[in-house]
Amino acid sequence: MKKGLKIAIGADHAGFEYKQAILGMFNDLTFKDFGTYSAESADYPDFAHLVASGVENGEFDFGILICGSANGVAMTANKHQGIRAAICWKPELAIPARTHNNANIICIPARHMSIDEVKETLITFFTEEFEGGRHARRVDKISC
Ligand SMILES: O=C(CO)[C@H](O)[C@H](O)[C@H](O)COP(=O)(O)O
Repeated sequence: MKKGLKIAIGADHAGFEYKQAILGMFNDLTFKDFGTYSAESADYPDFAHLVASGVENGEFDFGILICGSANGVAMTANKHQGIRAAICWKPELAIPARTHNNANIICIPARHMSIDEVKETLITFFTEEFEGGRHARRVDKISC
């Protein structure tokens, strides 16, 4: 896994516990926690927009967003220009998310993964590199 990456992280109530666990999981990454800060019911767009803005403006290398299904945070983050948010629930999906899609935010469905699966998936995401070539042509066509 690459060291020293700056990561923006956010979650709603469904992802709160896993966010806290992730914050204590990786000594080689630098995190900024955009909330939520308790398990009380919260609205996922509030955190997804903050994380996406931080990645979009270049302050962070990558983002991690967590909600129950990952759909809501991914939909929100992908409204931002320059954001490619990918839902990954196993390492096999994190590989093409990085190598083919150059994803810059990983979206984790907390209610459908164990914390061990989350850890393995994040390690893969932060290890793999964008391959460029034909994939760069396709990624360039995403924006409208
Ligand atoms: O998965 C989500 C959005 O895609 C959210 O995390 C919510 O958990 C989901 O919408 C369920 O909401 P609830 O208030 O926890 O019932």
